Amino acid sequence: MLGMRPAVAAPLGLQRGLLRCAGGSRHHSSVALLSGRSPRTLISPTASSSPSSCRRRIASLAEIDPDHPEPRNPSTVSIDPFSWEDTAFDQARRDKLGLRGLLPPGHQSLQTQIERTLVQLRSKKTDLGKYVFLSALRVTNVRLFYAVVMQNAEECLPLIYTPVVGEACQKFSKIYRRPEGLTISLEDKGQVAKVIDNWPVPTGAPRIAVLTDGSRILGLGDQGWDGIGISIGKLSLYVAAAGIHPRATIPICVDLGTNNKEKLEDPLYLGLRRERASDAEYTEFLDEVMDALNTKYPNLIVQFEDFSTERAFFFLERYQKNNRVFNDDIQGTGSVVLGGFTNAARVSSKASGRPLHDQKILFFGAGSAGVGVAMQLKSFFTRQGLSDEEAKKRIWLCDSKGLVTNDRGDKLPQHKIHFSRDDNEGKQCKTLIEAVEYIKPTAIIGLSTVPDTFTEEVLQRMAELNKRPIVFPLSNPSHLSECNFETAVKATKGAVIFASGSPFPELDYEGKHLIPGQGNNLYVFPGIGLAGALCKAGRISDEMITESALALADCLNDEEKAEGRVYPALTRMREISRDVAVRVIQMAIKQGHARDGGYTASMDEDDLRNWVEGEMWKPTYQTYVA
Ligand SMILES: NC(=O)C1=CN([C@@H]2O[C@H](COP(=O)(O)OP(=O)(O)OC[C@H]3O[C@@H](n4cnc5c(N)ncnc54)[C@H](OP(=O)(O)O)[C@@H]3O)[C@@H](O)[C@H]2O)C=CC1
Ligand SMILES: CC(=O)C(=O)O
Ligand SMILES: [Mg+2]
Repeated sequence: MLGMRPAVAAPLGLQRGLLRCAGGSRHHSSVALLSGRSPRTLISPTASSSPSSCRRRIASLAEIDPDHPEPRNPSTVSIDPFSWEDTAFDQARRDKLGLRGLLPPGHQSLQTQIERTLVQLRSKKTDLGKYVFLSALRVTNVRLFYAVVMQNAEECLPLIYTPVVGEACQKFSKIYRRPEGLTISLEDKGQVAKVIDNWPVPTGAPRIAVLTDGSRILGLGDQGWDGIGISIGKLSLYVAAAGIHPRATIPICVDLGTNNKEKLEDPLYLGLRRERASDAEYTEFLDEVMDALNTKYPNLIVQFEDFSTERAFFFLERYQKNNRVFNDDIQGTGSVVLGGFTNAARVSSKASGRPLHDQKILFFGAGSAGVGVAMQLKSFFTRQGLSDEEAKKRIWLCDSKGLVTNDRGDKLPQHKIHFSRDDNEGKQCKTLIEAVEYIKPTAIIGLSTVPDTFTEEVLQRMAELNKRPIVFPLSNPSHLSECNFETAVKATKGAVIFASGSPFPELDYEGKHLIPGQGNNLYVFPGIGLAGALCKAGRISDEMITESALALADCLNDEEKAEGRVYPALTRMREISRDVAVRVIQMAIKQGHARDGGYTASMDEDDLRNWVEGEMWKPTYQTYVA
């Protein structure tokens, strides 16, 4: 199994929140470290909150010999949340753990616990309330949390990931309950290695980190330290979708300040209270972070997430060749859109009777995601036999100033130059509808963060131009989507081939049941990371990323095709991540990037698939190890 077996009472509170603990001096170091207080002055969260009773509690705890176990009661039982089974512990294990009498007499299965959890979850009135509830479960009973999420993916993914994680990041300091993840702040400069040493999981164990600087969280802009919620959310998907052991994950926020004035003025804000560092400071600091991570965890895969545009490109290029990194927004999004577009193009081409390569794609948004996707989609055309130059000409970019052209009169940033047009014959399209009229695209892809810009007019025109127009409004979260599913269906009279970044509800339209796609990198990053971790990839190459897209496209089964889907059902997320991982490992072996690929190289695809599946962690009980 990837990672390691969970141990009871390992000092893991820091990672997944065991902060209520009693007994066992091993706990004290992490608790004291976090609270900044002597462990002997810890107050049970359930102790009466009246000042005098608090004082009594402190006084009595302060008298306890640190080498003696502290008093136990049901709310301060010290069990690692990775191993906690709660009412499912049978009597023998209750006795072994000293839990007799501390749990209700009823023994209940994991399944019954899941049902109770769903009742509690559904009783919460707001999505943010549900997010907070699920977060609390994740840090107290890891296995139950993942069992709930995996069995109820369609209900839970939007709560722990987009769209709700967006609101959670905006309010992260306000909803803060206890520390989770690793923060490396500019104040740690020069001693980053020491900070990483504090991560309470042994060297070699962590396999995947998601690292953000919080500077562009979804389409919500600079969230500073509060952006750590996105690292936590993405890693929850690594566990749920790809079976990475929860203890093998590290959510990281590098805090280099924020330019979000509201946060800086908010007394509850928990990040550094300073403006973002300069480019030079950033680079020096990130170099130190990457060095320290590599030294401590030589097999760690680092996924960069939600960096602002220029820095996203800069740091990917800086570390890509010599580190095990990939950028989810540039490369993961590129892959997921290539996968979905490949299936969408087959449908649209069948309807139009035109060859598969006869697609023209208009991007609305030319940032890290837009250009990352455009790079991947170019490979769609070269695979159809077009030259690199011909493939490039199938793609147009629009940004906030209009169509990206060489004669527009502004200095283009580096990442836009490749796709900037020189064949526009002086035509400058300042609006999307003008661009649609001029280009007559078969597909429009929104990665602009600007909601409702795929207007009825744009959508109707797309339907006039194409029997089956491809419309992918991919900005997150939902309220920033360039259009919603219902608008797209009605404006195109049901002809649209649709995928959005965040989920929209299914729809009945003129006697047909229509299912929107979710074109979100969640379909691929778990499989890419799993592959990298399993074969101990020395690097994550562009070809490995492209292979993940092709594997995703191939995951779509006949039933899903018949339902009109371009992405497979998320209820199959484990299967999808497994199949993506298999293909990425095969590519890593082929390219010589798999450092542990010797044994897998001799396996045929079925063996490899079985092996990958066997390596996936599953949230079941009865795994308690004394
Ligand atoms: N579905 C998915 O899996 C993913 C979705 N996303 C989403 O994509 C969005 C963009 O992310 P990212 O590329 O990283 O962000 P960036 O900030 O890098 O890019 C945003 C782009 O949108 C352009 N833009 C802004 N306003 C307008 C406008 N009025 N008209 C046209 N273009 C405009 C910007 O133009 P200019 O360059 O001129 O400033 C820029 O090119 C986010 O909402 C994010 O959540 C991102 C990754 C994955
Ligand atoms: C999905 C994602 O990575 C984003 O919206 O940034
Ligand atoms: Mg992202």
